[in-house]
Amino acid sequence: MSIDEKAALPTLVVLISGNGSNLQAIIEAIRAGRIAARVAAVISNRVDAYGLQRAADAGIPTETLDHTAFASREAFDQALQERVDSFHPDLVVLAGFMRIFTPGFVQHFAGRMLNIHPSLLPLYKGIHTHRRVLEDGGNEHGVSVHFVTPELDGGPVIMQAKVPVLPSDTEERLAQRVHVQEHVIYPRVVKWFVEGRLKLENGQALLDGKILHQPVLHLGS
Ligand SMILES: Nc1nc2c(c(=O)[nH]1)N[C@@H](CN(C=O)c1ccc(C(=O)N[C@@H](CCC(=O)O)C(=O)O)cc1)CN2
Ligand SMILES: NCC(=O)N[C@@H]1O[C@H](COP(=O)([O-])[O-])[C@@H](O)[C@H]1O
Repeated sequence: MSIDEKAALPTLVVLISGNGSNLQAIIEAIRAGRIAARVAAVISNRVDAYGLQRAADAGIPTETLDHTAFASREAFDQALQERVDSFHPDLVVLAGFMRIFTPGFVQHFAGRMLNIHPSLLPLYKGIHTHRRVLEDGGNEHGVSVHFVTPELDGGPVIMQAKVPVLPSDTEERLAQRVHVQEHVIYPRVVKWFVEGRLKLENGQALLDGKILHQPVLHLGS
């Protein structure tokens, strides 16, 4: 692909805070030709995020914006918004980004910001979802991909995948089982968006012009 052809592709900016396995899944889906897009930058709020190394290994520009260096959540969000805007993204992909955004940031990227959340929303919004499911003795868990709205983890859910909770599960084993499903469904939803099939309209997710009254449920391994 020529430089001009690559530059004409839909542009993603990926925000991370940690390991970056979902970032890696998207990088590999692009490399395999399953997603016709380019990752213009990976931005982390944590300097020790291994996802930064994954991006660098893939030749993707990286930036770090330490939220603790800002006097307020609003100030951090404004600085992050300016950095993200500098890459002119068609889509902002949250891939384990662990900061709650202020309404102004969310509104600025309304309809072009996705998040992956490790639960079957609306169950278990927030953090430590695997631990909470285990503490509750749940027998089913999973992952949701949704549009980001001001309400934390409250945006329209696009796709979900379920996993069983086993009696022998630890937080780590359950998280690993969820990760496997994450790495399948997130690239698929990103692909839908960059192909123009997925939109947010009037607070609802539309796929191929039809309102998703229920999330698409991914079945299979
Ligand atoms: N306004 C919104 N902001 C964010 C959303 C959203 O839907 N609306 N999704 C989250 C992602 N997320 C879960 O999927 C999430 C991220 C962070 C937190 C949280 O409690 N963060 C704390 C710090 C926690 C930590 O540093 O470990 C905080 O920001 O004070 C909950 C859920 C991204 N943002
Ligand atoms: N509330 C947001 C949240 O908890 N997101 C979760 O963070 C992990 C990031 O893993 P990764 O860094 O390996 O992609 C993923 O499991 C993702 O669902």
